[in-house]
Amino acid sequence: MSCLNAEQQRRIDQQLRLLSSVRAMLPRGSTPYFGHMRLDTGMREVDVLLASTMRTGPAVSFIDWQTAPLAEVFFAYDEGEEYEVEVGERLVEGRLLEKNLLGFDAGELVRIDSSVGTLLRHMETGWASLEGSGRPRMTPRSPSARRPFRSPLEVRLDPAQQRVVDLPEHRSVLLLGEAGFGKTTVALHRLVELQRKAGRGFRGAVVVPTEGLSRLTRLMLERRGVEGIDVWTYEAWAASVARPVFRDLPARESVNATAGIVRLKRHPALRSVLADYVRLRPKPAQDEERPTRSRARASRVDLEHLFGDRSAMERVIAGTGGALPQAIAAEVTEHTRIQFLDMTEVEYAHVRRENLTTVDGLRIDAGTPMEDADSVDVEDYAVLFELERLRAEASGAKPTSLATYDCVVIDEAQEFAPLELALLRRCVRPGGTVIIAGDAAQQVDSTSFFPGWDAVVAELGVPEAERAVLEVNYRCPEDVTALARSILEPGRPAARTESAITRGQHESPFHLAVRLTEELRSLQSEDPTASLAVVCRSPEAARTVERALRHGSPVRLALDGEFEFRPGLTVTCVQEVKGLEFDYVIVPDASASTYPDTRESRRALYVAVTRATHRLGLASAGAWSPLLAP
Ligand SMILES: Nc1ncnc2c1ncn2[C@@H]1O[C@H](COP(=O)(O)OP(=O)(O)OP(=O)(O)O)[C@@H](O)[C@H]1O
Repeated sequence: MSCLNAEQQRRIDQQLRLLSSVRAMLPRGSTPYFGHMRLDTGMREVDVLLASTMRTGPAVSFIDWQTAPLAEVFFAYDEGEEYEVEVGERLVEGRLLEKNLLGFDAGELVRIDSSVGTLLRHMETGWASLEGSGRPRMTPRSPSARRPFRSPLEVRLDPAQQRVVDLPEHRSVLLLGEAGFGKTTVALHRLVELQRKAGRGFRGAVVVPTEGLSRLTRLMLERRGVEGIDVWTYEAWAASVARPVFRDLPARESVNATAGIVRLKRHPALRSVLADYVRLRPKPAQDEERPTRSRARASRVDLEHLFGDRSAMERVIAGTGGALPQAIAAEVTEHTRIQFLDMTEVEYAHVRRENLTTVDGLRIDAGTPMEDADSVDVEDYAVLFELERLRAEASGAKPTSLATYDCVVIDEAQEFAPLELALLRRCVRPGGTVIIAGDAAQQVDSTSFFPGWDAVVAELGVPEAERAVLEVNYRCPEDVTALARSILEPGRPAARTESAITRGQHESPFHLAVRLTEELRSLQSEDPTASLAVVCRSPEAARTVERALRHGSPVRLALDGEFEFRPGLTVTCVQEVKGLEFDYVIVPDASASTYPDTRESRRALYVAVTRATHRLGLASAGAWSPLLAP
């Protein structure tokens, strides 16, 4: 701590004067506002306080830092710079004279961070200046560690990895190991090697649960010049095989199925209800008004009979042993009812066309409960194929052949439901093989139920698959791996020194957003070829963080797999980043409320932190998550 210079003293006096002038306007609270800007608007100088609500006083305005366009000035400009901000239709210009990030304790000003340093008020000794900011910052990686993106197909495998690639061609393989231990890498090397050995006519595929990982896999294969291997998300693959078989399916997939509905349709307890249903209805159900000429052993109308039957749904729920609440039965039947209604445009087809157009050009049902009229759920594809298989079996016939591939890699296999695995099994040609890669600790899809690896290989029809557990960490710095393990296993200590990890606890979400913006800007200027990801717990949190950060630097939001795998900053969420990696990873919501001590939280935080190849930043605007206790 050191003495104050004249400018520092002026800032303190100014802030105290401002505080006393607005005190009467403030609600009682420990943090009345978070920041201050003095702006030269061209006509006069004004003080603007950044708070969580808007309020205007005679000499000063309070703006909501999350919604007010003017808040951008605080994030995006330095003192002395001319600013330009769009406010509605207008362009507002001026000069940022001063900005101060403020800290309060029980309503009293105790900290000012600004271009003239960090000023702290000590209750006994008064104000003093702190050397540095007193906050740890992420250090950029060294220039020698900066390498452009490399496809895992370009790395040289270690002997244990190579042994898996060299297993006899007819063996299926189950590849296990912690995050970043090379499961995807080995799976792809083996697939490419099998393709090379088999020569022309070989058909291979990779099936993954997320769009982001499918894009990355495609990129990795392209980088190596590998051709002739299909890369699918499970959903796209299932639709591609279902539509030619079940001709009566509507073109649209639903958008409003709740997590409960999806969980029920993916739950193993559905199986016995499907078997009962087929016993009662050995022939596919028909729409009496619009009979189809489809020869498939299951029809869309089966879905209506099955999922529209409240007592059948209650039986599924009873079979889940308490995993699903009773209320889901009504949700499923109501959702099914809507799916079998006509879209408003079809129902009112007799009305003049122009009367059925909306101002915004969207469908009439968009955003209403009717939005899912005439739609199918992605989960229905596996259900239909299971009905079809059961009926074929009951009549001594063979189910429709889907066998296309000589080898299929199923990556992040812990995320697939048993019925989906059983369907995937059908795409493997007789004599073909499966390469399964997964890590049960990374199971983060809350709508799925991981049945254990024995059940996975059984569903895929390869109980004899060779198990290989990879044991060398290639992705994360050692202290990140130690932290990741301690997150999964309560009581296990993290590393004693954390050179690749930075922890920052902040007074408020505003302070966090400001410091994160500063940190990301300086990292991007010091290490411009790096990939940076801010990984939030939920898509909603990612949207909020992206809104705050985009004031300060260019940022991409990736919530539907739209990763670009190039340098720059991406804001995303845990569900999206399975299988991906970034040079710098920041978890901005590592708080007790976001990551409480539950199994789901442990797995989600484990996935988030293990995406980092060089540096990990943990930030919280409240109490730390108990999973991160030092
Ligand atoms: N033998 C190796 N030499 C150098 N780098 C390797 C080697 N094996 C894997 N890697 C690298 O390690 C990183 C992690 O590999 P990979 O993505 O295959 O791990 P994973 O086990 O599938 O991870 P996750 O569980 O997160 O999906 C990648 O950058 C990959 O290129």
